[in-house]
Amino acid sequence: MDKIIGFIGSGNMGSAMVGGIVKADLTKPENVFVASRNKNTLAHLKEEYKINAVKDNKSLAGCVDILILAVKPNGYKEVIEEIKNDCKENCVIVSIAAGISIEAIEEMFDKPIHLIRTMPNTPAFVGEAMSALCPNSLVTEKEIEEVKLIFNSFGRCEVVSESLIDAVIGVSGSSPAYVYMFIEALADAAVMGGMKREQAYQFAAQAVYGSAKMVLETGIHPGILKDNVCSPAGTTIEAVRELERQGFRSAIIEASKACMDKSKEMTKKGKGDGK
Ligand SMILES: NC(=O)C1=CN([C@@H]2O[C@H](COP(=O)(O)OP(=O)(O)OC[C@H]3O[C@@H](n4cnc5c(N)ncnc54)[C@H](O)[C@@H]3O)[C@@H](O)[C@H]2O)C=CC1
Ligand SMILES: O=C(O)[C@@H]1CCC=N1
Repeated sequence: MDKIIGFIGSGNMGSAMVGGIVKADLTKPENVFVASRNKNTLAHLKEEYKINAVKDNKSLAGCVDILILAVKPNGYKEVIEEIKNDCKENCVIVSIAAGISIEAIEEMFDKPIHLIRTMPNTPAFVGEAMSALCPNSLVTEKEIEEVKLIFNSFGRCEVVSESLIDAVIGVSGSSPAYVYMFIEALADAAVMGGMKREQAYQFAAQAVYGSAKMVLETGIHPGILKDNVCSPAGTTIEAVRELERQGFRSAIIEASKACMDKSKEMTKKGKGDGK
């Protein structure tokens, strides 16, 4: 890809996406520009991936074709105010923020912009993100394809309606956190059973990875895959019974609902301020 890609912000998500893009060889590292308040993570990205570290947001905005805003939602207003008159003509703006609508970002720019609201997740770092893309009405098919190339370089992506974005945050944007908790808990139990901790993480994570791959590659309903593990009068059905008794599925549904509700609440406030 020959477009110049820029990031403002080099935190969890910015770093994961930059790492994902460079590791996937989507473009030459010299086509990737990053500006950030955090000079340590910025220096690390430059050192590790040979991308261009830019001193300030305004200079970065002036030289990139696709600009990814990777700052916290409550930093959007300030950053956009700073760069809105410096962006290249026909630059595509990509938001990755939770809780800020397309309309709110358009208002912050206060002029017509080509904007794609997205929701990636941190597994971008290892090329396994799941991302949703919501383009505004000015974005062309060609621009969507270009941004899809970027998001596909570090995982999978789908274009969805903005009305689905809260659901996306619950199911894939935030869910890696709950999956890590699940892995941690599985490993704790294995440690209880006498396994060394590092080995326990390996067993737990590979079990989750393999199970996810089964769902994706076989297309078989997760309930049937679960049933296939449960031998009559065996060990697994005992675990399933206990999980049901403890409200496991309900806990996940309620957690994801809390996540969606928070996203809606942030969006209503309109400025990405979660407080
Ligand atoms: N962490 C996650 O798993 C996910 C986060 N997101 C979204 O990604 C965005 C970033 O989140 P994180 O990476 O977790 O946050 P973070 O706090 O780790 O990173 C934010 C980065 O922006 C920089 N920054 C802050 N203000 C700046 C400014 N005015 N100019 C230049 N750089 C500035 C910080 O120094 C830092 O490098 C948020 O909008 C969040 O909603 C989306 C999906 C997943
Ligand atoms: O916790 C958050 O607000 C961000 C958005 C999705 C994942 N992390």
